[in-house]
Amino acid sequence: MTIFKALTIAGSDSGGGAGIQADLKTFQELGVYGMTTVTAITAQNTLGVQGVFPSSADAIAMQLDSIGSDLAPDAVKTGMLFSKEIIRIVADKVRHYHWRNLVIDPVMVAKGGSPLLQQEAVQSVITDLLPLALVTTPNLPEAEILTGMSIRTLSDREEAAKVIVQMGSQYVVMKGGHDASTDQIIDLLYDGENYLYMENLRIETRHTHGTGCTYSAAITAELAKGKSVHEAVQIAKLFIQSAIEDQLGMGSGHGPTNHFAYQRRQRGEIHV
Ligand SMILES: Nc1ncnc2c1ncn2[C@@H]1O[C@H](COP(=O)(O)OP(=O)(O)O)[C@@H](O)[C@H]1O
Ligand SMILES: Cc1ncc(COP(=O)(O)OP(=O)(O)O)c(N)n1
Repeated sequence: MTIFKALTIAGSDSGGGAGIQADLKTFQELGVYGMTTVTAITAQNTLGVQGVFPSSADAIAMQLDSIGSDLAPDAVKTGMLFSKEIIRIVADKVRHYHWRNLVIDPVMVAKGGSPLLQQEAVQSVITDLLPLALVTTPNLPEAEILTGMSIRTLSDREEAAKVIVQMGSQYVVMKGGHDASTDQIIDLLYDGENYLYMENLRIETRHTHGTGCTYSAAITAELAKGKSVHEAVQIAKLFIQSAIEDQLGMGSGHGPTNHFAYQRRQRGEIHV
């Protein structure tokens, strides 16, 4: 039996809904062996982020070397990277170990508004990381910051996706969850030539903590198994929809999504 391996380079979320914890749960549920490089420890729960403690440059470089020298990942994703220095180390190691199937989730701000990427590091995401990316998965505010565009219409989204591909990412998945003007959520997948729109009805819930991390982790897991980007994104979409719909209802703020839900759905235990 072949077990494929995926690496997440991201921050730890003590509450377990986002970051490294969401990524590992997603990898496991999709049958992929998960590995980690912790870029920061956050003290976090459903009410917000109470503290951010970045890892040292040495700690990050050594984790990446330990993996790179022994456990070649089939796919890699990045989440919270926090600083220019961390981005530079990650980009250097991705190039050094020739890691392919790189998914960049350009995490910038947590739902409660806490910054997870320093403002001065945005340019490093563009210059150091995007040229290495197979897929980049910005939400709408992140796409606006990366491109410097104001994104209001669907044609703005197409234009912004084009700019991100010009920056070097081969594919862009622009997530539409932040468009509060409609109950229809529209994600856009752009491969440099064609646009694929994926639409679904907004699920009414406050328990959406970690949606972006979980979605990009599911894409990464499917890429690790050898799926095409289009196939990986379609499966990831089902994974995140199930995880949002089959609510756990934890905590008194924005609770985590349900990482068990996709497999429960596959087994016919729930119908979401
Ligand atoms: N309330 C919701 N109902 C259904 N799908 C959602 C909901 N919120 C987010 N999603 C989906 O979850 C994924 C992540 O979305 P988004 O909230 O835009 O990104 P992020 O979590 O990075 O801010 C996207 O596929 C989006 O369509
Ligand atoms: C450690 C850590 N990484 C990333 C995030 C952001 O996660 P995201 O999936 O964008 O979900 P929200 O936090 O916006 O709900 C995080 N909070 N913590």
